[in-house]
Amino acid sequence: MDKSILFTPSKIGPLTLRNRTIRAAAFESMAPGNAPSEMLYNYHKSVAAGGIGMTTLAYAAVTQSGLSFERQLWLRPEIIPGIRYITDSIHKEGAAASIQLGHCGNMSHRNICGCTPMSASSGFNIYSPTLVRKMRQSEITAIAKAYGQAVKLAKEAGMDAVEIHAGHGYLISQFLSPYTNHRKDEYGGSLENRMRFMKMCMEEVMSAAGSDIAVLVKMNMRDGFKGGMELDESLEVARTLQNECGAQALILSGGFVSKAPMYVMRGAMPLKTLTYYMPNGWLPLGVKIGGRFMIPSLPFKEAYFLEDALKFRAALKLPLVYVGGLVSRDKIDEVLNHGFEFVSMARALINEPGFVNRMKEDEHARCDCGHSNYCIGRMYSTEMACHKHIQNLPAKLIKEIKQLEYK
Ligand SMILES: Cc1cc2nc3c(=O)[nH]c(=O)nc-3n(C[C@H](O)[C@H](O)[C@H](O)COP(=O)(O)O)c2cc1C
Repeated sequence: MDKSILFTPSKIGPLTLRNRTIRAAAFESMAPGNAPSEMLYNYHKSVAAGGIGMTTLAYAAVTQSGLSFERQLWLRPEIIPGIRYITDSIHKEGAAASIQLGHCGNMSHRNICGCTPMSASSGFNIYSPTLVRKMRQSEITAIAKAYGQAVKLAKEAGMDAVEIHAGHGYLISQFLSPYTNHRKDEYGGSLENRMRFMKMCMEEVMSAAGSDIAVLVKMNMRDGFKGGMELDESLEVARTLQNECGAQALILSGGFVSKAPMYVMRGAMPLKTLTYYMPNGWLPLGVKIGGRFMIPSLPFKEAYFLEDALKFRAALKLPLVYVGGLVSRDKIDEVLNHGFEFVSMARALINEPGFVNRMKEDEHARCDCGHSNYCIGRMYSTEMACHKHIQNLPAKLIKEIKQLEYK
């Protein structure tokens, strides 16, 4: 067997991580008023103390119009001291700190972002549900600049890295995907045109980053449905990010929240959990009736993105971060032996914030996440948590978890 590199340091741009592990951006729902909280502080401190190389504060919107949920960060000057408090505590534990920056485009709602959601093209997003309007040239330029502004704020907040969200059907991905981009101008049509907005954002990001902060990009290998981005185009996007945009690492993911949400995480959406935590109204009823059709399940297996990710490894030189279905040290070592520089985990670290330290002690450590996806079902309305940490769960939710767990 190859010698494990898991606990060896490695670099992303100007940054050296103490080991090969990254806590994936996974929406904590711990930012009431779109500002950091004690809960957010405690969670990331616990992951840092648990041995992670770098922890990522999940999705922070670069403008108010880019917010997709209440309780989500909106990066603006008045919250920088609060974020600084979190980065300082992460550093004290010996880990690095990153923040995911994005704009959700068509995945918002007037109640959340205070405007009609906008995207590459106009339309209707049934998942919000909301009417969506096409972005004007001036808005495209302004949002690209907002990415640069957000990177400057992330630096002020003491972040070691930023992660640009270019996947999962968020705004950059809405421009990239032929499913959501029907523009007839220089931002639509050919792949070159569909990449234009991403390149504009990256230009602002890299100029704001300078040589002080590392820049990672999370992107889709496939959108996960017919008519979306496939490997051939995504490989071209990855090459462009590497060769023209200056990205220092890519995180290889997939899926489209408004069309193929479970492609990102696999397994089933726990619909009883989802409706249980939703506020009363017509939405839970809609989910009960249509949820099974709108959010189809996909089987889970360990390292479910590995086959696709290997094609990117073969085509690219820059550091690559593998994400998707890692729960055991054995699989993590296998992924690293394939030439990925880093591994990233979300659910394993929701289940067990100290999983990285445990892997140090036990070469065959495996976390106890059963992928019932309870953590996903509840995050829409209350703070992220694994069911294993919740006391007195109602019997119907316990039953659903048992039905959906894959082992
Ligand atoms: C509760 C939860 C919230 C998530 N929120 C985000 C997010 O804000 N941004 C993002 O890029 N991915 C998000 N994801 C996806 C994860 O980053 C990751 O790509 C996915 O869960 C697969 O990794 P895993 O198998 O280690 O969980 C989320 C996942 C979970 C479980």
